[in-house]
Parts: sequence; structure tokens; C-alpha cells
Amino acid sequence: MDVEQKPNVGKVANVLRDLGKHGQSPWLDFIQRSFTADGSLKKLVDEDGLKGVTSNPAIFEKAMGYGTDYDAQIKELLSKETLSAGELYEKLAITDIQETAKIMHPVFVETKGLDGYVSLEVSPYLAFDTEGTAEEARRLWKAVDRENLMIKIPGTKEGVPAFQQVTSEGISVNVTLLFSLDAYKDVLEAYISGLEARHAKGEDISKIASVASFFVSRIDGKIDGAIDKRIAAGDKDAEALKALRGKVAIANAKVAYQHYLEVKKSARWQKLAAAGANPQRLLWASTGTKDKAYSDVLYVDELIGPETVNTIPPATFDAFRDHGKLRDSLEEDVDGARKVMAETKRLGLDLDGVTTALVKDGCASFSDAFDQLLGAVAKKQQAILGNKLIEQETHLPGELQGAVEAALEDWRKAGKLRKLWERDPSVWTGGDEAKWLKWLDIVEERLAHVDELEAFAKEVKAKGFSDVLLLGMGGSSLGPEVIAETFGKIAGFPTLHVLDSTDPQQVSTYEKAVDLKNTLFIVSSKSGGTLEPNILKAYFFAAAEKALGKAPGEHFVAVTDPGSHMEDVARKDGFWKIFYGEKAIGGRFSVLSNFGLVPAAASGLDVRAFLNSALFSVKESAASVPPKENTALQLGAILGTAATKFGRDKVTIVASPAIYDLGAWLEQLIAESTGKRGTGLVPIDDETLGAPGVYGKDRVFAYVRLKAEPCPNQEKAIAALKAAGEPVVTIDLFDKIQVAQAFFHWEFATAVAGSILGIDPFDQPDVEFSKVETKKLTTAFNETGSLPAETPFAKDGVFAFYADEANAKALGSGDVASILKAHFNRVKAGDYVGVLAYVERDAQTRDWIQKVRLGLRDALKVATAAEFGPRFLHSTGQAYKGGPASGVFLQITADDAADVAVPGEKFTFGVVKAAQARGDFDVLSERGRRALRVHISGPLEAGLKSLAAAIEKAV
Ligand SMILES: O=C(CO)[C@@H](O)[C@H](O)[C@H](O)[C@H](O)COP(=O)(O)O
Ligand SMILES: O=C[C@H](O)COP(=O)(O)O
Repeated sequence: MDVEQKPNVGKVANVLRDLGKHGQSPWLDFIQRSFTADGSLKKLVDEDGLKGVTSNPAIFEKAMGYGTDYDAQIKELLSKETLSAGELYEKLAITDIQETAKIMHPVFVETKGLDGYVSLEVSPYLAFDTEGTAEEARRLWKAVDRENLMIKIPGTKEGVPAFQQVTSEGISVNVTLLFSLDAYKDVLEAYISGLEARHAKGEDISKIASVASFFVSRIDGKIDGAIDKRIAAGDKDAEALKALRGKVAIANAKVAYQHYLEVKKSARWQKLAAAGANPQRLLWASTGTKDKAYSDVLYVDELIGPETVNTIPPATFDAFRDHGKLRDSLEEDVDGARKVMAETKRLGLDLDGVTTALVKDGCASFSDAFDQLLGAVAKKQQAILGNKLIEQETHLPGELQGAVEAALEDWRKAGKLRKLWERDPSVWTGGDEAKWLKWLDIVEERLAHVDELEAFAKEVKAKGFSDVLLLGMGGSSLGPEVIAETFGKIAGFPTLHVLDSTDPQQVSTYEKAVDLKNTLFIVSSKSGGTLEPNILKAYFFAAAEKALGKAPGEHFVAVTDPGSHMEDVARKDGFWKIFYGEKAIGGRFSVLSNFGLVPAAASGLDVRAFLNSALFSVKESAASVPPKENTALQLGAILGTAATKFGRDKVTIVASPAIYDLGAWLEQLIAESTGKRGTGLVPIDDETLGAPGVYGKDRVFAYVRLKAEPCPNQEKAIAALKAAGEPVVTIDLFDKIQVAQAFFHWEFATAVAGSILGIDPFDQPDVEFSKVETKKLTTAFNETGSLPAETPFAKDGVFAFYADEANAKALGSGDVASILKAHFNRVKAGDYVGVLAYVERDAQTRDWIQKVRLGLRDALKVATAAEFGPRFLHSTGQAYKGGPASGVFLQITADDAADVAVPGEKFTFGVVKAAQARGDFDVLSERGRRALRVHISGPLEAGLKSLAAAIEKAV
């Protein structure tokens, strides 16, 4: 590539152009869409002999972060694709680079590949990641696909091997952020080694170009600063120090250039040169003058020499054109330069320290600039997408707001968001979290297979089923229930019902609610081993067989993880279809996998639209959306910070009536993910809002609003809470389909909150514990024909009271009034009360529990949870047992009016429910919780009525 520079024939004298006569190529350290588009860049090529262009994250930040240059392309891209801020940035940058490459290409041709390059830098987040850098270099090289492209790689310890590797693969690289002679030596060595490796493979090395970007002015900035400090402190060497001001950076560059010349002479290089290799030219970067005391063209004037490049910022470019002086300065007084270096050392100016710090600062400042750039892109994107995205507004008291901002800054600085997406378990406890993160990309994965779900929906429709009855628990039922409750019956499709109870009455109610001959049963269990879906399947399989008068397998579909017991059952029983879940997704994170999608498709929901909506949330939560703009991360930071720093651990969920059931799904997600190791968030769902006075200081209100159908009472109450200074996060959905977005948004937020709480949000140790206890009891029943005997510590009319020894002692053995009074007297500020009823969940009992819990809340001024067993065992049960010890529980059991047999088992549904209640209670007691069980004998309605009255009296 030793190309002669063309003489300045017939042109007006121009020092920039004449740099070529001295062997130096002027490049421009600047890119901007409008500058390229309006011909300004081309003008510099034509008139000033511009020979190349460089970009960096800070340059793109200035280009894209302000003004409207990029808006049209952003709109166009977003109208076609759902993108993250990072993906969007990259598309914009690639367009810029390609357009610039087009303008520079004639120079490339004319100089036979010496010049005419445009540089694009790999993500600064990868500065300390060899493999990541190499991968990104390959990816960008391919994506830009221009022969006059240079990929910029930082010359860090990790960047250099990546540079060597991709050089050997034939990629042209600009190695940036070089400050020290040693670092430069390593880079040149890596270049030679990379070329040698390629040459050894017999591949062409003549098309590879490279520059080493040696930074100049920043060195003076630091060294001059140190000099000034010492002079100000009265240093004895003041005069000698002063003499070095503004000299070190240039001397450093001159010495580096001498190394280049030496290496070029080496036999090793000559061999490569003979094979067509192009030398890696030194490129002077950071050549804008920062200290106004110096000439504004200092770092151009003083560094002119053959086979070099100076990438000049626009103002310096103009200044040099105006009054730059041409001379062969680079090789002038090299001895003087060496003396400056020696003086620097003698005077104890820590150049090594400075250059090391500059690399670190340089990486950090590019990283910061990239954060800002991506933040600006994300903001533009959010504005353009408008109501396609759910919207989050936060209203936090000052202190909490400050702490949340600090947490977000911590996430930004530590790059935790990227770590999360990289599935780095250190974001949580460093355990096996990485094994549970497939939910992060399940939306895209399912979208790629959405045809299968659509085909299934068509088949269901064609078969003309009247009902779909989903049998499952927790993660397998709560998502489908949101779909059923939110979207209701969809014309032409069966009605979706979700049964997640072992209560015999409830089982019978559902049996009656569907037409057994015309129902599609979805048996849903990730593990396939959960007791409830297995016995519910056994029951309805037999019932359907009876109704149909034949084997009902073709009316059954299973959703389960591959290889599960449920899969075996489904095969054996000739199920119509088996859909698989993902082993790497826990139940409560599974709604956007087949566990939510199969029932959604069967009930006629447009699963493509649903997933496409969810995709917005995935992209809005992406690693490239910085914490400040990443609303899901913010939500997690708010919840985590409020709990850990302000004792506000009761996440009070307020959902618009049309999407009310999201609350039940959220309860599981939040409680089961975070409530463990004695810490966590306690979700409080469906607790009708009261006046600010009924709340303690332990709440965060999460108001999930369907913007088009807000509830006036909720609106009023939320406004009052805000006015009272309570923390409120409002999440607006503009269309019901956006529950899909809400699902991902909250999953992500929960994972973040889990990180702040310092727990593993993907395990559920105490749910498993309850399952084990229940199993022990049902096994005992199968062996002995009854559950182990138990004795109440007190009785009063239809009520019998049970508790462990410690609780019983605290409650005394008086009448119902005194026991309840003693129990609720134990409640103190910051506690919560859980009313856990193992009865049929229907309109009346829901109304009953609601009244009771609101009475408790208003009297005791604490949060209340109103739950039905055994459903909550697969949900909030985890937090009640494993979370903060602030729960005070009243468990309610009752005689069953009628029991229902479980085919093939000795135990009945009633026995299972009783065993579950007892298993649950035993674990609560064993964990030292304040727990009281009241058993109601006789008619349930009357019993509940008098219990409510007794509770009211007790508080
Ligand atoms: O590295 C290259 C070109 O290869 C440049 O784009 C380089 O990043 C810039 O010259 C510097 O970042 C500008 O430095 P400064 O003027 O901010 O000190
Ligand atoms: O949330 C999960 C429930 O415990 C049910 O588990 P499963 O889907 O494995 O049956």
C-alpha cells in the first residue's frame, strides 16, 4: 500500500490537502447524519483532501442524542420491527457508517486501500471482554459489509487478543484508546502475529488494513494537571516541571512513532510486507487542543510525518485549514522527545499511572457516553411508540426517590443489567439462577413457532368445543386465569375455565359448569408430579369417559415439561396433544410460554398479537436500555429498595376491574419469587383501597390501570394516596392485549427486586416443603384410612381452634371472642394479617373474605391478604412461610357438605384439602409464625357469618 500521494494539482493551496505531501492522511473525527447527507463531508473530501473518518461512542452520542436528524429513520424502522434501543442504535449507526463509507470509497480506490476508511467502534461495554469483542467485531464487519470499514477495538488487555484474532480472520481494525508506548508495542505485536497466523493459513493478507489510535491531548491534560498541582504546592522542581507543560503528549507520540519505524525495518515485518501486508499506521487521536493556552492546532502541527494519520475533530480541522503550519515535525528533535520522557520520569511524574488511568477513564467515559446515547435513543423510541407501550409513572416520596436513583446508578455503573441478560448468577446469589432464565427469550422463541399455536387454535375451533377446562395450579393456572378473566369468551371459541382447587364443592361446581361431552381439558403441570392436576385429571378423565361413553383422550391436552410423569400419563391415555414447557422456566415465569399460550390459543386469543405485544416489553427491558429509561428495571428497583431500605415491603396491587385478575398472577410472581430467607415482598392483592389513614408506613402501591376503563373509586383513592405522600407506581395499559406486556414487565421487575433483596428469585423452597408435608398426610391416609388425629386447644360452639403449643399458650383457651382477640392483639405496625380459607372460592365466599379482611385492615391498620386454599399454597404460601416473619395468620377450615372421590385413590378431594391445610399449618407453625386455625363445623354459610361477627368484635 505504499501509495504516492497525489500532488495538489490545480487546486487552491490548502494545508490540509498538503498534509499528504508529508505522508500524513487527515481523517475527520466526526460523524453526523445531516453532515454526511447535505454534502458537507463530500466537500471536505473534494476540497481538503479528507482521507478518512472515525467515530466513537461519544461522537455518536452527540450525533444521535440531540436534534432530529435520525427521527425519520427511527420512525421507519419502528414501523416495521420491534427493536431494543441497542438494536435501533446499531441500525442507525450502520446506516451512517455505510453512507460515510460510500462517500469515502473513491478515496479508498484512489489510494489503493491506504485511506478512505470509516471506523465503527465495538460496544464500549465489551472493553474488558475478549470473546465478546471478537464476536461483535465479526458481527459488525458482516453487518456493515464495506471493504473500507475499520472496526474499532479498544487496546485494553482484553481487547488486544481480540484484535489479533480478528486480524487473522481478515478484518481491518482500528485499535483505539492507546496511551502508552508499552500498550502500543503490544498492539503492533498483535497485528504482526495476527497477520502471520493468517499468512500461515495461506490466506490473503494484502486486503487487511489497520491503524493504532494513539491518544495525545488527554496525556497533557493529566500530566499538566499534575504539574500545576505540584507547582502550586511550591515544588522545588517547579521550573523543570513547568518546562514540561504541554510537551509530554507529543514526546510520547514521537517515541511511539520511532518504535513503528524500527519494527517496520525488522526482518519479521519485511517477510510479511513481501507477502503483501500493509503496515499498521499510527493514527493520532484526541488531537483537539483542550488547554486554551496552547495553539488550537498544536496536536496537528507537531505530529506530521510519513505513514501516519491524524483524525481531527471538526473545529481543529477548520483551524488547521486556516492557520496550520506544515513541516516534517514528527521526526524533528527525537532526542529532545526522549529527553522530555526522561525528565518526566526523573521528576516523578507518573506517566505509567497516568496512561493506565487514561485507559480506564477512556473506557468508562465511552461507556457513559454510550449509556447516554442509548438512553436518548430509548426516549425517542418510547415517544414514537406511544400507546403501543405500557406506560409507567412513579410518584415516590423524596427519600425513596433518591434511594431508587442511587440504586439505578449502581446498576448502571456496575453494568448489572447487562449481567442479568448475560445470565450471570452473581446478579442474585451466585447459585443456579442461570438455569432458570429462559423466560428472558421465550417471547421471541414462541413467536418463531406461533404458527403451531395458531394451527391448534383453528383445530379447537373446528372441533366446536363449548368449553375449555384447565386443570393446574399456581404457575400453570394463574396466567391462564388472567387470560380467561380478561378476555372472556371469544366469539367462535370455547369458554375457558380454570380449576385450581381440591375443594370438593369447587370441583363439583366446575363439573356442572361445563358440558363434559363437549369440553376440551387442558391438564397443565410443569413438573407433571403435582398432586392437584394429577387427581383433577383422574377425576375429569373418568367423568368425561362416562359422559362420552368412550375413552376421552382426544378431549385432553397436556402442557408439561418434557419427560415428566404427566407426559407419560398423557401418552398412555391417548391425549389429543402434548405441548411442552421449557425446563429452564419456573412456573410463575411461564405465562408467555406454552403454559399461558396453549389455553390462550384454545380460547381464541390472537396469540400472535399477544406475543407481539409482549415483545415490546422484552425490548424495553433489554440490556441496551439504560436503567434510567428501563421502566421494568425501575419498577424492580423501587420494590427492592422500598423493602430493603424503608420497610415498605407490602406491594399493594390495585388493578382496574377489567384486568383485575392480573393481581392474582402478580401475587404468585412476587411472593414466590421474593419471599424467602426471612425477607421478601408481600403482595397484597384486591384489598379495596381505603383512605390514607388506614395504612401504615409499609406499603408501595402498584396501580395497574386499563387507561380506557379506570375505576373512578380507585382513581380517587390513588390521588388521595399520592397527596398523602404514599409511594405509587402507576402502570397504564392502553389495550387489554397489553397484559402480555405487563406479564414480562413484572417478571423482569421481580427478577431485579430479587437481586436487590439478595435472594434467588427462581426457587421456591417452602412451597416444596408444604408439598412434602401434604404428601406425608395423604400417604398416612392411604395406609390407615384416616388422617392422623388432632386435638383442638379450645372449642366454642361450631368453632374448634388449633395451634401449636407456643401459639396455643399465647392465645389461651377461652371462648371464640377471647381467642381471636388475643390472636389479633399480637398484630403490630408493619405486620400483615393473612386470612387463609380452605373453602370453595365463589362469589359469596369472596365477598365474605373481602369484608373480613377490610375490617381487619381498618381496625388494625395493617395490610391484609385474603386467600383461598389450596390455591395460595402454590402462590403466596411461599412468602407466608419463607418471607418476613411479619404475618399473622388465621387459617379457616370447614366440614365439607359433600365429598368427592378421587378415582384410583383411597383418599378423596376432601381428604386432600384437609391434608393440605394441615400441611400448610404445620409449616407455618414450625416457622414460628403467629398462626391460628379455626375449624367450622356444620353449615358453612352460617359458620362463616358468625366467624365474621366474632372477628369484627375481636378487633
Ligand atoms: O480513536 C479514535 C479514532 O480512531 C478517535 O475517534 C478517538 O476516540 C477520539 O479522537 C478521541 O476520543 C477524542 O478524544 P478527546 O478529544 O475527547 O480527548
Ligand atoms: O406454580 C407452580 C405450581 O406449584 C404447580 O406446579 P406444576 O406446574 O409443576 O404442577
